[in-house]
Amino acid sequence: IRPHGAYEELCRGTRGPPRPPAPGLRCTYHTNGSPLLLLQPAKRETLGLRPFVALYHDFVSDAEAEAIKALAGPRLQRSVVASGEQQQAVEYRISKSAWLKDTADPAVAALERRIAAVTGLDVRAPYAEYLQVVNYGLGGHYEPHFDHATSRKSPLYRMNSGNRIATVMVYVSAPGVPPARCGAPPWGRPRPRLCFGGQNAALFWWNLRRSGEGDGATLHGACPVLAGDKWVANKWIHEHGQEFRRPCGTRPED
Ligand SMILES: O=C(O)CCC(=O)C(=O)O
Ligand SMILES: [Fe+2]
Repeated sequence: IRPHGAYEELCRGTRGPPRPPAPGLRCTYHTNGSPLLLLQPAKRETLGLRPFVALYHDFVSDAEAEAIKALAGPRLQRSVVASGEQQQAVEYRISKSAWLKDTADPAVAALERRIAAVTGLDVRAPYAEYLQVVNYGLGGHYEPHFDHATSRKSPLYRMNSGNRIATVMVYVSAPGVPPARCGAPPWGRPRPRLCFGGQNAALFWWNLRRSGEGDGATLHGACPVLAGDKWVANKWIHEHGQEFRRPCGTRPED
């Protein structure tokens, strides 16, 4: 068992959210210069600036969420993680997952178009992985980890498109998880909500700094499911293809 004091306290609700309120954190309608978002801008809440973390509210419709679960359901297999040069099942990630191509269904294609629009990134293969749909049953969890590779030997590099520069994680559903079970209400909010996200929202963050170095502040995990089950969908975007969309920088802190 690897000790993770902060993770366990956050999951138990005995520790508040990691970030205090800060100037520059706000809710805005975000079109990102994209025609796709002109008539229906994304509802973006910035949760952090260093590293940049944003939550897009109402990112998928209920119908899209249901379609994604229905497509993934029959394809679910025990989730694995990169370990050395291999992929293997580990006790610190208990869930099942399935990979969906954008050709699997119009709902997947629509979701990918929206991800491309809000992030401004190229999410076509091989610049991003297929959509990974994850299902956690009772007790399912994912202990603190990085999404990016921390070793050059990682199987993540087999796509030959670099490391995972960013993550978009859609909260497809987390029914039966009362907010109280997810810890204290976050800062600055009159109403309680699910720990991070909430049904149909999407969380975005950069895993890598502009220098290409992994950002240690992106350590994150999924608390054990206490009631019902939980579904998320991950879109991992790689470095290649983003050279002009997120140019690299020379300051190590960026
Ligand atoms: O399910 C979650 O809330 C987090 C999932 C995650 O971090 C991952 O799949 O890499
Ligand atoms: Fe993750």
